[in-house]
Amino acid sequence: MFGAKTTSLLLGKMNVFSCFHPMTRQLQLRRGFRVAVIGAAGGIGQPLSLLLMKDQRIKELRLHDVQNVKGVAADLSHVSSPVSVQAMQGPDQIEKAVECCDVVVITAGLARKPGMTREQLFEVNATIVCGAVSAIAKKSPEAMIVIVTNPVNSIVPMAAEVLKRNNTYDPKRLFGVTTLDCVRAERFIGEFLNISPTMVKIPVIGGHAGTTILPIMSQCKPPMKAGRECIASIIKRVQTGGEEIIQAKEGKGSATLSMAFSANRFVDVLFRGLSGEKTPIEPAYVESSVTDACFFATPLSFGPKGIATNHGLPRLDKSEEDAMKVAVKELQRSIQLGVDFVKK
Ligand SMILES: NC(=O)C1=CN([C@@H]2O[C@H](COP(=O)(O)OP(=O)(O)OC[C@H]3O[C@@H](n4cnc5c(N)ncnc54)[C@H](O)[C@@H]3O)[C@@H](O)[C@H]2O)C=CC1
Ligand SMILES: O=C([O-])CC(=O)C(=O)O
Repeated sequence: MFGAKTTSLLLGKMNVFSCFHPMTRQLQLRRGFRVAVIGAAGGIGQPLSLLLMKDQRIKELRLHDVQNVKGVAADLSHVSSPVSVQAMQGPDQIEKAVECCDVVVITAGLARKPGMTREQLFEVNATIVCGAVSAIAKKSPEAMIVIVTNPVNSIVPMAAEVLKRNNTYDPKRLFGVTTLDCVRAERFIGEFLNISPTMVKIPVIGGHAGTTILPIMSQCKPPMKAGRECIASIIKRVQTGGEEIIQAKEGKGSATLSMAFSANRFVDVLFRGLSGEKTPIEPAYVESSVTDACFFATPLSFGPKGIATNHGLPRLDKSEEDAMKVAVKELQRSIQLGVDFVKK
């Protein structure tokens, strides 16, 4: 339909094209995203980077880690994908890695060993994420910041404080990833109902640790027609999904592949929003006035500036309301931990 020169000119102009322009479907995709993965040589960072290599909306994928990142980037640079991949290693290169990025995904930091709580990772991981977020504030103040590093419940409020101190905080662009809780709920419910997990829609709200993870079973579609005990056991399995994987891995890390799948799903939704497409609804842990916890995950939709709509709380039954009260208390404590870290 077009000559090669015309097509490349059109693709170069994609940022100003309406994504609904009646051209070819290929031209409806906004291209040219710059994405950085911080912690790219790790258990999540590697498979996430591989999944991102398949996304032709990405122009440049920057991989940053404090170790082994050159080999990971070299390996990915043999994949037949048009995405350009670059390795950046060590604290000296973090600013270069995040400079002018559309999206920065932070997976850097320690993972749990058997018997540990997520909160026990806080001191070490807060220091690591603080460094990355300071670099983003300086070099990429418009970027969407996607935090995977645990404990999400405290690390995200901590990151918000760092951004505030740098006068670059925009609550619409800072996300703690809770998609893995949704993915698990869809899978476990799908197994129970004997349907594909892709058919299951279930809001999972709250935070990302234990009883702060609230799968709202009363709003599940299709409806969960099951006894109370059965519903309680699925809720429990979602809340303890992290521990299930840690035990199965016998001391060799926590969830990585399912987390990479989940972070990839979240980044996909962000790209759609950035491109001006109507996005699927996806919860994330964000600044919130929906409850008394000032960070809380609720279903969101996305736009060119990050969060477009916070859909707030789904309808809750009595037991879900009670569980939410417990979660809010726990979240308030975790949020304070994050805020105090920066004050110190
Ligand atoms: N939000 C969620 O649902 C989930 C979060 N996680 C969390 O994600 C984090 C990463 O997990 P894994 O990839 O399994 O750990 P990992 O130990 O395999 O990888 C972490 C990577 O971070 C790198 N790193 C450490 N300090 C760094 C720094 N200052 N700058 C750049 N890179 C640095 C390490 O070299 C390593 O390659 C953990 O905190 C884990 O608890 C894990 C699963 C689910
Ligand atoms: O449990 C962990 O430490 C990792 C994680 O957050 C999860 O798998 O949900």
